[in-house]
Amino acid sequence: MSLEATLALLDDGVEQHRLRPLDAAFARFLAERDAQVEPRLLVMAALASRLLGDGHPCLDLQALDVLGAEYDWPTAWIELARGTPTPSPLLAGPDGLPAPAPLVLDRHRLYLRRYWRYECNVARGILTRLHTDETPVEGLRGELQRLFAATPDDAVDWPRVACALAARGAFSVITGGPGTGKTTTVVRLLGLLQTLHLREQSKPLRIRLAAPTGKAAARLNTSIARQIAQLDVDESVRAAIPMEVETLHRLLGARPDSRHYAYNQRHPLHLDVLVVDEASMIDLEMMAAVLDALPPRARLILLGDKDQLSSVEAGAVLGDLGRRAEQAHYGASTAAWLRDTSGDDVSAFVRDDATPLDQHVAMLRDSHRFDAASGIGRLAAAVNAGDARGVHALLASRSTDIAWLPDGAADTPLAVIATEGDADRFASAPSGDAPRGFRFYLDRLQQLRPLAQADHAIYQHWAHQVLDAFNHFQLLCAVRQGPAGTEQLNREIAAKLYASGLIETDRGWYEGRPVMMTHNDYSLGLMNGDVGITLRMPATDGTLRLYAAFPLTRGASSRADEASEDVVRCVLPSRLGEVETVYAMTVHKSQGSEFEHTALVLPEEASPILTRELLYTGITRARRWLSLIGTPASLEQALAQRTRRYSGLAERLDLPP
Ligand SMILES: Nc1ncnc2c1ncn2[C@@H]1O[C@H](COP(=O)(O)OP(=O)(O)OP(=O)(O)O)[C@@H](O)[C@H]1O
Repeated sequence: MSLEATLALLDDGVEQHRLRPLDAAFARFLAERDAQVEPRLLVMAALASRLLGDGHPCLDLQALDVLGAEYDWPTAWIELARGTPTPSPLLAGPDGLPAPAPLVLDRHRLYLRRYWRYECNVARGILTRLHTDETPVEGLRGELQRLFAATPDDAVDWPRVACALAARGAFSVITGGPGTGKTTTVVRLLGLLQTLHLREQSKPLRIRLAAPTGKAAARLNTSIARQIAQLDVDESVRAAIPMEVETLHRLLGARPDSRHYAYNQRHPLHLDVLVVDEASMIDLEMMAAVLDALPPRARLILLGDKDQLSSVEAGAVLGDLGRRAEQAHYGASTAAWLRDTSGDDVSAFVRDDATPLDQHVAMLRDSHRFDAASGIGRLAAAVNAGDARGVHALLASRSTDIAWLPDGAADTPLAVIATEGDADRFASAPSGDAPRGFRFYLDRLQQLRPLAQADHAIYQHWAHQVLDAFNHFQLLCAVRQGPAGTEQLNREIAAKLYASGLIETDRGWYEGRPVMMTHNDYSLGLMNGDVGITLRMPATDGTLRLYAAFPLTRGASSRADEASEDVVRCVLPSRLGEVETVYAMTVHKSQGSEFEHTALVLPEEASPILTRELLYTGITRARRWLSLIGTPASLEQALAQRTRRYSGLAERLDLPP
């Protein structure tokens, strides 16, 4: 097939919405660079570009048929893309040569060069740390005994195992579902590392804490502060554990309109230990930047839930790293070391095919947030296991923390849930405490409103209280479009709140309007996904004006016009640019947040977005009450459909296929 015919075929693909205009344009760009290029390579490149749009860092040529079926690619494309491409100046080999070639074929994976480089750098950064000398840490055993209560001989205390393994190596992954004690464990670990270090050295370890988003950083900030206060260590040690959690962007010194960071290999971060929470949200590019900026001897500790949705951008780093966490795959020597050091018997988790990475991964298994009776906890576990029968049994039984509305979004009293919380649908708990809807924060907004002449600090406090109250409830959707999508539900809910007299209008900017940033604005210090509430606050001349009030994260950038005790950042709507109303948000955007009451709405029509990971992530955003709005068919679909990201990272880290 001629080049022109191939490009025309790809253009057809754009018209049929199988490719994005960008994908066909990329193929055309390649054809312009090399008139001799094989049609095969052009098709492969367009497909790799298309997959990148869905978060796959590469096109796995061994998976062409599976991908073709999944994406409904024409047979002609698959046939054209089959086989090994012949050498071309546009195509580098696994050594990356020739250097400027925009495509790289590494084993059976075709990459756009940038993503190949990220993947190689991430693998190299991790492998180097896996093979850093694991010096036996003096005193580790004694500290573990002091920090963790004794357990029966054959019991495994997973937080203790995680702590021991993370203290031993320069790289570790601590994964676990919601409330399994990741934060508690890492605070103990930091106490332990700092205690041991201060015994030998006069200067404490330089520890930094970070999270991918402002919301996740703020949440960790709160829980870290609580945990440090409870930690049983010397005051000097306690004082040497940081309480401030930064966003990764801020930690790395992000620059506006640039992919480059102030901290990198040439200007590494000044730290000895870096802890990153909500690591499931870190994409390949960000992970490469983190590893690039880490000094060679610094420890990296990743915390997160491997079963959550992967990052929106390319890669599934935590998913790849934690792929074997369930079975642990410890080697005999790790098991012997643990028995000796932490006293834990992990012999049931020893496997012959143990890899170096496996020895650095620990999974926490017991949720302290959800007890054995908790419907949400059991539902999350059943969803994770793909246990459809268990899911239906749980949903069919009346529960204090789950309400199921099986009729789907179309004819459910969604507006009632959103406004009032719909407590009657839950079996009442002994405490009498009940789920609430949006009326809660809108009532608080009015009831707690300061007097017009009140000073700045009182307005700040009020805005903070309203934001807190807003966080009680969130409506989550799998999709943006359609009757169960965020766009329509946001309109419907605003109309309902207006009809109920809770907001003054449902158009434009109005008091009470919750908004979400849809881009990073470095000058405002606001990041994509940050949520604020529109409030009447005093301007510098004392008049009340509408501002969007965003919670201030310690560790986010501060501005000259803000007092150091400010807890809220107020921005004039005219300065904000693009934002979305956010009564309803997508599950993707809700990662890193939790709400007392979450209502999760599933679409009735089949969607590739509706997966098990999405359902699990949505359910686990609920701390105490979950309203699940979805038909049995949509639940079945979500349970049966897995997200899979094609990537070469696991293989580069020597994990078996
Ligand atoms: N071993 C334990 N025994 C009893 N309670 C615990 C234990 N570990 C943690 N907790 C409690 O369980 C709750 C959740 O712990 P933590 O915040 O450490 O979990 P997490 O995995 O970080 O949660 P999240 O899903 O919110 O990130 C906290 O209230 C904590 O005090």
